[in-house]
Amino acid sequence: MNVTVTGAAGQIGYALLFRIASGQLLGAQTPVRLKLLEIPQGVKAAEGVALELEDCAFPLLSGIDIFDDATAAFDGANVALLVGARPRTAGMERGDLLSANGGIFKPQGEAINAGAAEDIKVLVVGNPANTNALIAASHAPDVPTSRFTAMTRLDHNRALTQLATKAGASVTDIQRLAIWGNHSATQYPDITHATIGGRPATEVVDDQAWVEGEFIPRVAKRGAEIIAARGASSAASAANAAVDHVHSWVNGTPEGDWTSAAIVSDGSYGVPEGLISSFPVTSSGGEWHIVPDLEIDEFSRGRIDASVAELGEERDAVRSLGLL
Ligand SMILES: NC(=O)c1ccc[n+]([C@@H]2O[C@H](COP(=O)([O-])OP(=O)(O)OC[C@H]3O[C@@H](n4cnc5c(N)ncnc54)[C@H](O)[C@@H]3O)[C@@H](O)[C@H]2O)c1
Ligand SMILES: O=C(O)C[C@H](O)C(=O)O
Repeated sequence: MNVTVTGAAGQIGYALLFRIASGQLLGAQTPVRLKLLEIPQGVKAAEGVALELEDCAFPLLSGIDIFDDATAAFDGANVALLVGARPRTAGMERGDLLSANGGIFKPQGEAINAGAAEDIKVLVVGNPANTNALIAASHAPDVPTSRFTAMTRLDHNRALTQLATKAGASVTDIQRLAIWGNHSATQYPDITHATIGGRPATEVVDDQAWVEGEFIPRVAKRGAEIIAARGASSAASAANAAVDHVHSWVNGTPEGDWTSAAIVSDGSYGVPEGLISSFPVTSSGGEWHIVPDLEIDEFSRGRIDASVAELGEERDAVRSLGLL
């Protein structure tokens, strides 16, 4: 399998590539060829990472190619992890960020359209991830939009640990947690359908003030908390979530449970069709499915609508920049 990773010389790339090469992404039976994409200034560092990958003598790693050209990097790709993005810097407005990233994700979408394998699966990690995925998908008209996803698995994993800690339970006791909306501070981590050890999480926790005042903001702003503590944004946990996302996509989700991923909306739950929004999802046969028929209470409705409204604004902004 050809796995293309963009931003390969960055900090997430450094945490991600070794896990892919060791077989944790696609399984212990699947040899992997890595195709690394960097900007020209990043190529030398990517070559250094490739030297280290060689030094691991991973039995499943069948080769490494390094590119500064998107068309070549995505040629034949079965899985594409779009990590490289333009980070927000001081004084940069949201519009500037969207415009700079449009300059990255438009040509990458075109390159995926031109040469990726029939079964291509794309995960966008680089922020703003949902809207970057939308831009890439809209420039790949021959690839089903369902193959373009954005990462909210890190938010999901963050929520699992916060809830488990509050309940004095293990993360493995928790099922049916969900992240809705944008991978941003407006996201809605939802415990209303979750169970802990088979009991409703809302009953086990029985503390709505904690849910609203601590749990939701802690999960939604965890990225900023990591940046403040580490002096750099999350990297190993982001790489871990990317591995989890693709692993679930390829291998399916366990019976009776679901996970969270940002996928194209079919209009479910009032999320406008075409937006790439996080939903509770299951995976089977290499396809994501939005969990149907969940009851959405009034509090959840307001939170979902707010995050989805932000996604709509981002879409309108990139549309007005001519990026869709
Ligand atoms: N969705 C999530 O949950 C999540 C979590 C953590 C980080 N992120 C985002 O992931 C992105 C990467 O984070 P990082 O810490 O690795 O950043 P980083 O700055 O360490 O690395 C990014 C790399 O991308 C490269 N790059 C830039 N433009 C490129 C292009 N057009 N093609 C190929 N490579 C390119 C850069 O040269 C750099 O090496 C950021 O946008 C970050 O905000 C998302
Ligand atoms: O929050 C950020 O800016 C980085 C990343 O998206 C994260 O969630 O850790």
